[in-house]
Amino acid sequence: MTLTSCDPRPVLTAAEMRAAEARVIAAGTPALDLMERAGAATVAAILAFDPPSSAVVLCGPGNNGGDGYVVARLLAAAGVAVRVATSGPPRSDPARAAAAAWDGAVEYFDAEPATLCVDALYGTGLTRALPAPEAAALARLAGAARTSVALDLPSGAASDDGALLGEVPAFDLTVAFGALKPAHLLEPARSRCGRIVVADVGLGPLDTSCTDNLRPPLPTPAADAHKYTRGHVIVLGGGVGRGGAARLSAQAALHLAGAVTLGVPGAAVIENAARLDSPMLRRVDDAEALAALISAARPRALVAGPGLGTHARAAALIDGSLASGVPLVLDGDAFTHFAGDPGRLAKAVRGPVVLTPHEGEFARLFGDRPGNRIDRARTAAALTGAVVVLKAADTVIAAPDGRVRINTHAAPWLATAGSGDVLAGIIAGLLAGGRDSFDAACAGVWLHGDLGVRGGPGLTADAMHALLPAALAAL
Ligand SMILES: NC(=O)C1=CN([C@@H]2O[C@H](COP(=O)(O)OP(=O)(O)OC[C@H]3O[C@@H](n4cnc5c(N)ncnc54)[C@H](OP(=O)(O)O)[C@@H]3O)[C@@H](O)[C@H]2O)[C@@H](O)CC1
Ligand SMILES: Nc1ncnc2c1ncn2[C@@H]1O[C@H](COP(=O)(O)OP(=O)(O)O)[C@@H](O)[C@H]1O
Ligand SMILES: [K+]
Repeated sequence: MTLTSCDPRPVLTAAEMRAAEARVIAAGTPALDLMERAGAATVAAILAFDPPSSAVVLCGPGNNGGDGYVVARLLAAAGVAVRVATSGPPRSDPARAAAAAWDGAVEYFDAEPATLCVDALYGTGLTRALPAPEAAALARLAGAARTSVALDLPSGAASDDGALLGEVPAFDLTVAFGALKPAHLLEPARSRCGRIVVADVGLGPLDTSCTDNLRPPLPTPAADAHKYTRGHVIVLGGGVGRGGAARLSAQAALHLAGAVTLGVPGAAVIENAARLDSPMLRRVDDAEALAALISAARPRALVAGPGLGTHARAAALIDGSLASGVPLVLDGDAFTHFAGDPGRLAKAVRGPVVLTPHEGEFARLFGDRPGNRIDRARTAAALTGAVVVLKAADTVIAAPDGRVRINTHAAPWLATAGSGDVLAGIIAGLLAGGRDSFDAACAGVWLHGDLGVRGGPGLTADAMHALLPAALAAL
């Protein structure tokens, strides 16, 4: 059975996978049964994907290799001409049992290619780069095959952080056993997986604190909504000639909120008035002006950072935004304001706050942190009490309570100047609509990714907000 894409799919580390496996084994399921289920699910996935006439299965020394022997036996039973290649005998008991049930020949890594190449060398137990002859054989046989399939993980991909411990071929299909691992969602490993099928091997309920990021439900206004019940967003903009980023945020927010006000310094009012229609414009020169605007407009979300600058006004507005307790998205220049001092930011957090740094901004704010992108985003969220959106091709969203979502619904066309400002506006618009900060961040990242998928080649940040109505209508 495979999980449908409508369910949030748990993402487990290698240690968590081993613990889940140990629990079901302790409860009476033999390890060999799990291996048989993994093998049967793989063969079903292969036959649905591209039925082969011949196959070569590369089996490693551990349980991933054991899965490979099961796949070899079941493919042969389905009428495929199967050969197994290995560098040595299996080393675990279930893998030995699986190998014993394979009654065909076992070759070495100089095996001839086949239509299908199955990589059962290493899975979650990989601890170092593959020996050179194994890596070369895998590259040769996967490269020569019409279809290449990885069992659990492409061999050479580090399960917990998606790093590649050497050259790893790009597979057509990866069958993940029991649950997704970070390597299925984090680059660069994710791009080596091809299509990913999650096979249920009967591990029972799994920890769901980390999952993939799902398509959000459509935020529909109530029938009797008016613009202020839909929520008002205030975006704080910078000085003359620096207003583009804040305008991008404001325009994006307006597709989700009922009203948006852009607050700019006096000198930038004329520039912005000439560039804006539906967003409202107010002069906001200092913290007092911001406090007055907040008390008059009663916004349900603020955006501070995009194009805000790094001078005294910017600092006062960032501090004033945090002090207000209004749900807040901090981006861009806000990270310079707190550079190297996340503790000061943590003390200033009063209400729901979403931080949207890319890797460079993350390092500026939090310094060098150990761990993979999931660990670092989680630590940063716990440290600051804010939701952290660590932006990249594989954006990670972390809540202070430890929940994490990994977003893969995106496209590289999003790597364009101003794209992050659009994201900040989308998240603010969703906050204004009443979502909590983690939900707003997750939904915003998904929607923003959808703009990249829809916009495709040549997408610019200016063009993104206009794609939002179609993206919303398709939810
Ligand atoms: N969890 C579940 O629910 C289920 C899990 N299942 C399967 O189990 C897999 C995990 O199995 P696993 O723990 O035996 O690890 P695996 O990846 O086969 O390799 C470990 C062996 O390789 C060795 N080794 C490592 N790196 C190496 C290198 N570079 N070069 C050479 N050797 C290297 C290592 O030896 P050592 O590091 O001690 O020298 C050890 O002997 C998992 O991915 C999935 O396929 C399914 O059967 C059913 C349900
Ligand atoms: N290769 C990529 N694939 C998918 N999304 C990407 C890729 N590169 C960047 N993005 C997304 O584009 C946005 C870029 O934001 P950011 O770096 O802040 O740009 P800017 O500062 O120009 O607005 C982020 O949301 C990021 O996740
Ligand atoms: K593998």
